[in-house]
Amino acid sequence: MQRPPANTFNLEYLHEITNSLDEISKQKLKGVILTSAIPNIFSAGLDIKEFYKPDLQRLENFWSSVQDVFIKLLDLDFATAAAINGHAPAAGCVLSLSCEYRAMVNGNYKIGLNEAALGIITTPWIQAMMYQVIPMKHTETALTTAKLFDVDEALQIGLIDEIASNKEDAINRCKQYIRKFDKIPLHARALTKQRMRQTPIKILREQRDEDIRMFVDVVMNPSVQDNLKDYVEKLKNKKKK
Ligand SMILES: CCCCCCCC/C=C\CC(=O)SCCNC(=O)CCNC(=O)[C@H](O)C(C)(C)COP(=O)(O)OP(=O)(O)OC[C@H]1O[C@@H](n2cnc3c(N)ncnc32)[C@H](O)[C@@H]1OP(=O)(O)O
Repeated sequence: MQRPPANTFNLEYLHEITNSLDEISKQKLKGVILTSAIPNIFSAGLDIKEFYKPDLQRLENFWSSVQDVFIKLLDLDFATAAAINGHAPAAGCVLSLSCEYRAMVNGNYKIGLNEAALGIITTPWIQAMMYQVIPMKHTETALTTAKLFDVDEALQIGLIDEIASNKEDAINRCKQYIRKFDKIPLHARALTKQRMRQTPIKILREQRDEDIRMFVDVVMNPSVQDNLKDYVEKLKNKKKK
């Protein structure tokens, strides 16, 4: 990913990712590794500008595009791994959760789902993605407290699989993970993976419209817009301090 300054997902970037995923799906790949070209930030999640004082039509398209990306990512036949070379809050964490394996670079980085701190809530398919990786009880506490884990905590709880010393090491660990499947028939591997992930995939496929409606309702709520205003101000003022 290379969308400075923080690899946030806006509508156009989501379209680019969808097109890339469509393109690579046609190729006979062994696996894909997601990482960031931006030092210290894997992804800062959704671009808050998309849902602060939004245009309604664009907001609906935006959420529909988020759904497209995750349906495709969760469903990929080949192995997926994330070399998390920096902060991965919110949708940055969700992106890593869509992969089968996560190696995170050691450093003063945070990963987790902090949506509640912004006054928004996670959708059932995002919740399912998390509780398929870490236990349900930890998921509930993490989501309700908007917990961002440091690297050691993330390993301890199972949110990441390994700690890497740097980006290259993280990518190598991802490659090693992908090589595990060299002798496994692709079809059997893919079907097993898709069955294991059927909860979020099913919710995404069967409740798309309802999910968009809920997202729009939540985001357009005046108190959520107030929270977002404060959050955007806080992000802006960080630099001035
Ligand atoms: C039914 C249910 C409906 C609701 C469902 C909702 C489910 C939503 C799922 C996901 C939601 C999200 O992803 S919301 C986004 C949440 N993201 C965050 O809270 C992260 C915010 N960013 C940070 O904490 C930090 O930027 C960082 C820790 C990631 C990096 O810190 P650092 O100090 O290295 O960098 P800066 O803070 O100076 O940031 C650089 C630059 O990027 C801009 N920025 C950062 N994050 C965002 C963002 N998410 N959106 C837009 N812009 C962002 C930041 O303002 C700086 O910009 P400038 O250089 O112009 O100042």
